Amino acid sequence: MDNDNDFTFCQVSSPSDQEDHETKKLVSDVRGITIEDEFSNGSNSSQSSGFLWNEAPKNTASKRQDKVGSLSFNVIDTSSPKQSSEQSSELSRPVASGGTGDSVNKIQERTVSRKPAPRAKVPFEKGYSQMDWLKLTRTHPDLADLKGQSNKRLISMNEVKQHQKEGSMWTVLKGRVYNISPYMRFHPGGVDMLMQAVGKDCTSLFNKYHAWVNAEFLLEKCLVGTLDDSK
Ligand code: HEM
Repeated sequence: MDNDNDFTFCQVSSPSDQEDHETKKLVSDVRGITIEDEFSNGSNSSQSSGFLWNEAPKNTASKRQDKVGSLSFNVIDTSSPKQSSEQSSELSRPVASGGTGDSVNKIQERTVSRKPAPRAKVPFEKGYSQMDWLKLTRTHPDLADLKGQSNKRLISMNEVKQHQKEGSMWTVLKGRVYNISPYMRFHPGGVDMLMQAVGKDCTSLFNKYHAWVNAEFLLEKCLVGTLDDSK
């Protein structure tokens, strides 16, 4: 979940004439390119927020592969004159300034069109951040409330339905049964939202709001068993 340490280091030598030329050409070619993601097409928050890394929508951008010197990359060009002004003015900021080469100096204001998806995150109570949750999962001896039972057993949907009380609120997510009771107050989307998952299979709701969330990791210690879907 935290990729702070995910860096790759490489040795950078002083640029040769050819590399310098490549860099300038790249900079000049990049002009007119607008960075675009799926949010810019999302009118419905609940639909667009669940697909963070989907391809750019077909109707907003033309996509081509390009090559500058030894670098090849995908270009999504949304600089067509049809683009709505509302979209392009929203998050305007200069992309680059300064520099020594002619083409670098010519770069002035560039527009990055990005419409953030509205988020329904709830501010967490003191002591209920995701960090606090992680600490709790590492220190609490029995978050799932297994009381010595195995978390490898098969559990019927009928049994899941019976666990809807404080301390023992079960849900099914991607075929696994979790006791989400201890996670309730830690849920960034709020208690009310998570309550909708209690006693049922919440996989589609979960995917609707945040398919990218790693629940397997977050709820690892809340695992009660595996859904028995044979009945
Ligand atoms: C059952 C396991 C679930 C886990 C582990 C979980 C976890 C999370 C996490 C980590 C976030 C923050 C996401 C982010 O920052 O990108 C979040 C946000 C949210 N969750 Fe859940 N969630 C669960 C179920 C649900 C369900 C069933 C619903 C809806 C009924 C829901 C609705 C939301 C909403 C509305 C937000 C805030 C909006 C957003 O971050 O995009 N969650 N949840």
